[in-house]
Amino acid sequence: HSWWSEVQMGPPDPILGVSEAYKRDTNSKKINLGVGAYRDDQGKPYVLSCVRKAEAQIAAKKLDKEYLAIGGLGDFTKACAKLALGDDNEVIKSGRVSQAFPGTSDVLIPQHRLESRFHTEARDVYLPKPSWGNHTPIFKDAGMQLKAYTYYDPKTCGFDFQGALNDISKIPEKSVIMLHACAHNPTGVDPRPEQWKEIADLVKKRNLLVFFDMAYQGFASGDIDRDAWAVRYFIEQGHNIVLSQSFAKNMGLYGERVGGFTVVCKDAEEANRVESQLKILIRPIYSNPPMNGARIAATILNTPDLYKEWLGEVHGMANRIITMRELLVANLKKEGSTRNWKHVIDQIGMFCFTGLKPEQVERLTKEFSVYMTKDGRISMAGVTSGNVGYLAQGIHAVTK
Ligand SMILES: Cc1ncc(COP(=O)(O)O)c(CN[C@](O)(C(=O)O)[C@@H](O)C(=O)O)c1O
Repeated sequence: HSWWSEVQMGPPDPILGVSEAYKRDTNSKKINLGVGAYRDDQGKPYVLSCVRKAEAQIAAKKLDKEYLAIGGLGDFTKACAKLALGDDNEVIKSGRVSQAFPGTSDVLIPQHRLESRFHTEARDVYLPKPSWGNHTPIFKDAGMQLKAYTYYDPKTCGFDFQGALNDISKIPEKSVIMLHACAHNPTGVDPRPEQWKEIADLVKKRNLLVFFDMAYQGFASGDIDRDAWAVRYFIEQGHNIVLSQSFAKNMGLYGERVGGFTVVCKDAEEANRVESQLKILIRPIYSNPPMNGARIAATILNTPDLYKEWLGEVHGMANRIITMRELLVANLKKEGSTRNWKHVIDQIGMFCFTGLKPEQVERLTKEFSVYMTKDGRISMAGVTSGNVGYLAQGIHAVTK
């Protein structure tokens, strides 16, 4: 007999499964606009030169392979918080942050176990509608209740500010509210600073626990400080936020699983208690984090000339994506499309929420071998000056 005869065949991941389908396609003109992974203008994955230099410096040190502490590599966690919160941030100086770091998606797990085990007042987590697909199973698996607040306006392919305020004003006190710090996934739609200010006021009035997910700092606008503006503003306004950061995109460290996790607490004593419980939560999940990526990120963040080079490279990646947005709209016009594609340029970061319906997505894949997620999200990093014309042909053909 078999132990596993009851096991069902599960569906492919809505995002990572797109890449699998793309790989199987034999059409030489195929384009993968699925997973949010940067490609250069030749469509190739891009390893930053500051990463190669950091790797060489690390290799030369012939370091050991001992376990990292459960909370991670000190040099990295501190630099990670400084990057997010700013160099001279009072919160860090006063020791009010407790930190850990694993690969980002995994960071969310202790985060939610922390909440479900200690933040027992409310078990509801409010995600923007829509949010990153993986947020839902991560929260669910940690035993939290998933709820949503209006975020995206399909009519304008933009931010439904009033809708968001209306919903947030009804969120029960002490619930958790998820905010994407910049480059919202999947819509590419971010609140403007004056809208963030109103959201921060309302969230404070509702006494909500803010969880910021910042997976694209520097990658959205090209400017590290600008992309962290909302996180820093909320902290200035007195929100003791929880923050998860990823270096997958802005340092191109995808497979290295490098991320940071910061809890802003009332004072150093509370931060120590929280950190102690985080370690207890982490130990049975992944025990201690991977060291390679953390060493690379720490070397870049803590070595002035590598840091400077990195700022230039992340700015360059953001710029290439912004150029592709403009090129795509120009080519759609050239194809004779009379639709309003302004949102393709107004949206920011890795993704563009095209507004294509599932059946149009289906046709684009079947007839043009253009791969993207069913919700009409395209990863702009998959667009190159070589394939943007073909992509515009396909999009025009299925939307005219
Ligand atoms: C908002 C957000 N938060 C966290 C992550 C996790 O990033 P990592 O685990 O690599 O540090 C992603 C990546 N999301 C994707 O780019 C995407 O939506 O395509 C892709 O990497 C993914 O894992 O789905 C993200 O978009």
